[in-house]
Amino acid sequence: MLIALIQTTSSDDPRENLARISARIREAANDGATFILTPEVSNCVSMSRSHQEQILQLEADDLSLSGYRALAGELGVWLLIGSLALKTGDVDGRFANRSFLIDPSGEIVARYDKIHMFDVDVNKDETYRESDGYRPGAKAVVAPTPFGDLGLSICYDLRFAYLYRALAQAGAEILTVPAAFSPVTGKAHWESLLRARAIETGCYVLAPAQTGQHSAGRGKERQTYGHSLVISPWGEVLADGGTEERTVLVEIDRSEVAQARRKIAALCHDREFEGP
Ligand SMILES: O=C(O)CNC(=O)[C@H](CS)NC(=O)CCC(=O)C(=O)O
Repeated sequence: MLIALIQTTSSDDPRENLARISARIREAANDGATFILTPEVSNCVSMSRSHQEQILQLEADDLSLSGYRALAGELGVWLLIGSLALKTGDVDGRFANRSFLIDPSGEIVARYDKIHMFDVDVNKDETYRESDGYRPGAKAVVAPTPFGDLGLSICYDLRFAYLYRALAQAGAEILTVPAAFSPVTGKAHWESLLRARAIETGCYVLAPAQTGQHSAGRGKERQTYGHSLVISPWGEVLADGGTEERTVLVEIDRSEVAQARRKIAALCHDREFEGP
């Protein structure tokens, strides 16, 4: 089957992002893709909490979500909306960073809230405190599809191998890692970590990424690394989106998962052991 990763530069305007990404989804469907994935925070890359307060919606009212559901139904494709930033009922007023799997009839068949928060000082100019704005999730999610069971994750989750092992042990054959990676850590770690997750689990890894210079509003700039990647269950890079906005089209084949796991059955070789 043909899949498509939409690599894009989202702004802090959800309407504009919905229009841009929807146009690209239509093109990808036209080209024959039947599973189309978008990056983390597809609806809004913003550095401003007050802007997010103004513009983000609850899931039930969100225009991006209803737009993508209608589009999936119209085009008859599967969509993984890497994530939407959404309002929640969190006591601290924090948002959710939530992935949605939408089926070809437009139904939401899975949702996943990012578990690991990017609270990191990359260097003295580049610091992130994701948990100030977002409420972390606490539930791992595997969703069945006709083309394989999907294990959902988002961005910084990538650094926590135990999550992916748990997803694979629960039956995942395809791991999704939508991202808005930082350029510095992306250059150092992105490809290695994605390949490692594929090799460790014998899963396809699909990683649609935000890229480039985001006009994140209020005079603040945000840059992301790009390089949307598709990794085979054997750990090969099947496609690399580079740094421009583009759509990455790749054929994937579920039988490759079984084949990789036949060669190295590490997923069946876990052992119980005493802690150090
Ligand atoms: O901020 C938002 O609106 C949405 N969230 C993100 O973009 C998050 C937190 S800043 N980005 C990451 O997790 C990058 C991880 C990364 O770069 C690494 O692990 O090295």
